Amino acid sequence: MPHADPSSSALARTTPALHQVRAGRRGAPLVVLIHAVALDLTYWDRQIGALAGSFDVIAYDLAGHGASPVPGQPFGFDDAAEDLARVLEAAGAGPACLVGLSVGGMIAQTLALARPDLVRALCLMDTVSTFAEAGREAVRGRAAQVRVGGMEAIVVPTLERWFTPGFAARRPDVLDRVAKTLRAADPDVHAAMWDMISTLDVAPRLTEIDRPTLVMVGEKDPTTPVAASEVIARGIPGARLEIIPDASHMAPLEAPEEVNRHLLGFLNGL
Ligand SMILES: O=C(O)CCC(=O)CC(=O)O
Repeated sequence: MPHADPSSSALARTTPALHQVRAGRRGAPLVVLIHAVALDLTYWDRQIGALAGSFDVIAYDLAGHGASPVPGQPFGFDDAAEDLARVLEAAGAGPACLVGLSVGGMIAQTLALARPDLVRALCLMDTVSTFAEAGREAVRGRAAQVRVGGMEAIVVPTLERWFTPGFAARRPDVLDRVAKTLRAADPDVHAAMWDMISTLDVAPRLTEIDRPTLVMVGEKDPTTPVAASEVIARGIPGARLEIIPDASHMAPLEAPEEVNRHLLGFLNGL
């Protein structure tokens, strides 16, 4: 996405009326939570609970997820960033701290580059800024897998990537909930999200992001690994990296206390 004139609406097509919840204190700094692929805003419940005492908190469903309408296709990062811009503008609370998990973090980076006027700070969790060609191929393969086999084809491998075996054994209820959400997801939307993810390449522009940034990653995340977070933390001037011990891709679900501790420390220090 190029640098945009903030008044321009030519960035992309937008999805009307994304579903959102708003909690916390109006007038306090705005924090916007952006969920991972196939999930929805309810997966931020532990973070909303931790943040609502001190912040104005919005969590929204990405287009085609949760209770938000299905977007037109093709749907790219420009579209997702424009959707987020609309959420922020409608909130009328000034620049926000964007907290994005995985694809949510990719969208947050995209918006920070396109509309820095809307962004106060970034917290990027279990995410990446680019892919090597093999990674891009794997991502395109996930889109193809869903198109052929539907959501059922990806449930087990997704759970295996997203959670450590120890957490899976301790909290089968959480995996069951995620499995139900995956099964209920729209396969066309899911495939389109992977197509979108396969195009991500903001790494060459990370140095342009001049907002306070916290990068967090599960120590055992196999898919958006620590090395990818190190690239982001090295690229964004002044960014801080926190590695969440014994957590995988879904660090905010596996280790909510640890994630919230870092998140609150970061936000309270802004
Ligand atoms: O599922 C994975 O392996 C990675 C997920 C990803 O990149 C997108 C997301 O979780 O939002």
